[in-house]
Amino acid sequence: MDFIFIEELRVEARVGIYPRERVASQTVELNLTFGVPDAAAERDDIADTIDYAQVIERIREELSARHFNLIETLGEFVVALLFNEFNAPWVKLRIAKIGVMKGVRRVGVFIQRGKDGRVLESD
Ligand SMILES: Nc1nc2c(c(=O)[nH]1)N=C([C@H](O)[C@@H](O)CO)CN2
Repeated sequence: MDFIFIEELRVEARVGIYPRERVASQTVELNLTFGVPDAAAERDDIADTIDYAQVIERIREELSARHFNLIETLGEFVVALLFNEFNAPWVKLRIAKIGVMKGVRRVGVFIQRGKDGRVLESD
């Protein structure tokens, strides 16, 4: 399996348990890695792989349209999008709020999972 990575993707999202976080969006930062078939490189054809431009567009579109109480729920939503819409076999996602708490640069969630439920180590 090959892996596509997207680093430091900034997306506007409404996420949080406080009323102000329900009405106003905030910037969240995503670091995303997902598996793609090795075969994609053989034919050099975008049709054989997952188009990362489309992934970014769909994440922005979906996150602009809903509110999540928890960063965990937002993370699970993005992972499900990769599995269900793009058929990614494996996903690693780190998603963070930036500067929401005094003395903390980033706080967030990390999810790593195979579509079949298996955890596969990467790096
Ligand atoms: N486990 C979590 N704890 C907290 C979350 C969260 O999403 N998951 N969210 C908040 C607030 O929204 C906070 O980020 C606002 O500053 C607090 N704890």
